Amino acid sequence: MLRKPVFFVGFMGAGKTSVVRRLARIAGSASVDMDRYIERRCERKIAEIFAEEGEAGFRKVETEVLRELAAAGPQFISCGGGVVVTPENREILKRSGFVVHLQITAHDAAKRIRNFERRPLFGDLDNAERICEERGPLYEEVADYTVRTADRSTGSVAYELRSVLRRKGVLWLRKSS
Ligand SMILES: Nc1ncnc2c1ncn2[C@@H]1O[C@H](COP(=O)(O)OP(=O)(O)OP(=O)(O)O)[C@@H](O)[C@H]1O
Ligand SMILES: O=C(O)C1=C[C@@H](O)[C@@H](O)[C@H](O)C1
Ligand SMILES: [Mg+2]
Repeated sequence: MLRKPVFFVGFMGAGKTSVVRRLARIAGSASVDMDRYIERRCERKIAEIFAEEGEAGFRKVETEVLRELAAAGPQFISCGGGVVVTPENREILKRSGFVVHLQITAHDAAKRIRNFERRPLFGDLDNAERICEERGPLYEEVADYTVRTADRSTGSVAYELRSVLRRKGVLWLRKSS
């Protein structure tokens, strides 16, 4: 059982969506992916929201959704890669739960990402490296725990986090699990 919301932040391709899906399964808790939630709410793909309303329009919905999810009770929440760029979002993250930073370099992320549709800001590698560097301190500002995910499987990161969250009293498990 989760005691509070656990938010996952980190650069595009760090593995937030994949790790949260796995962790939710092995910890027996609910999970939600902010990007998918936004797409359902707006009945449009992320790329369409960016094309029609610009980054500012997307960030506005992102903050509304984060506020809503932060108040929705304990679950695992994979955030969009840029959630930390909005100061209000950083405050919500810091006060509402436990925050895990999945860390990766732009170079390693580029090797993994297949679907660039959902990530219109990734751009070319130089651009991604610049954004990744700018955001590094913001991810660290909100993080309660950081894990590097390059050269690791989703499962190994998920099992490490399950034990970290137990140790920190954020996750309670029945003895058999
Ligand atoms: N540990 C891993 N090793 C190799 N590939 C991985 C790993 N974790 C995720 N991937 C792959 O990398 C891609 C990006 O992963 P994922 O969508 O989970 O990242 P994300 O952090 O949610 O990105 P975004 O912020 O853009 O939503 C996916 O194709 C996924 O299958
Ligand atoms: O890093 C970012 O700014 C983004 C990452 C994706 O998860 C999406 O939330 C969107 O493409 C913006
Ligand atoms: Mg994701």
